[in-house]
Amino acid sequence: MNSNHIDGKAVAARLREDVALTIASLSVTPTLAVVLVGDDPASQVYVGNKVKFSQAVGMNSVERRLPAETTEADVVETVRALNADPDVDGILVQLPLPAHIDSDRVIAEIDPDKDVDGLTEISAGRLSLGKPGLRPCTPTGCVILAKEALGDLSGKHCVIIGRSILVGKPAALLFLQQNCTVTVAHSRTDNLPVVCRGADILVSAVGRPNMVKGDWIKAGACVIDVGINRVADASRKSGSRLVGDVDFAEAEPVAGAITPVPGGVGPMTIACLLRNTVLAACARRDLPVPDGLSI
Ligand SMILES: Nc1nc2c(c(=O)[nH]1)N[C@@H](CN(C=O)c1ccc(C(=O)N[C@@H](CCC(=O)O)C(=O)O)cc1)CN2
Repeated sequence: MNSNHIDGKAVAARLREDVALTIASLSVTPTLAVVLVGDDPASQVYVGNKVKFSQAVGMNSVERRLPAETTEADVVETVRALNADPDVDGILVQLPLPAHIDSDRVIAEIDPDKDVDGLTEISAGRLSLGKPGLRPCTPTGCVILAKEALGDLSGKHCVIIGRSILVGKPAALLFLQQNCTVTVAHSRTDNLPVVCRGADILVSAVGRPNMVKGDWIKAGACVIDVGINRVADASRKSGSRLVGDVDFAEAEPVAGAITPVPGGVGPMTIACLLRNTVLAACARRDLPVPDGLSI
């Protein structure tokens, strides 16, 4: 690994270790409940990893695997039952849900105090008001990786490309909380390369392979690539490979620090989910935020 690569796998492993140490020091064992509807292969892998890692750090895990044809009403009922279960600290519904189910409707049912994905309207409101609450995992991972590279982020100009509810918007608020000056750029932004060149921290969350070119990056900037895009690659046995939104070969020589894909932001998503589950378990019992888990 080059010296300017931010090793998301290693940072995630360290965070999981901190989560495990925290759990060992608590008088309760946090419980994470995972709801998976259908048989999407990628979702099966992600949910398998969530269960595996939650158990590895010493949590209890509860799995609700439902067939693809499950009705929206039955998924809602599953969430309500988990809300009502006092032993469950965190609930996540793996996305995407099958097309016949309205994911907003299902997410709205999650008890905000158990919303370890940070996706409910109440969680979003708490974040935008700067009130305590559970924050979305991937944007939290972006902040942790930027701090890993730069330390204090105060006063840095952070440009975020993408305004999605899952990543772009919460990332903007989280970097603002770190006292960054934040610009949110998107598909209608004029002179996007010029805007990006103003960034000390450039976060790309658009889902377009290799869109961000080397000459969009200020020399020495910290580049956080949230994109996980599968592209054809005839030289691979599988016929494909993963690339980010950032043209890594062009960006790497210019950036001061850069996350690779794979092995950058992706592994942080599950580590931050585990962190959120401990935070939820503590908040539900009026325990303070454990020392090792503050950002
Ligand atoms: N309820 C949720 N659903 C989904 C989320 C989420 O945060 N909550 N995010 C994604 C999927 N996801 C976790 O659920 C996730 C995606 C990617 C990774 C990851 O580690 N990626 C690796 C590459 C993996 C590969 O080889 O395919 C990497 O980037 O290094 C972890 C979790 C959508 N759904």
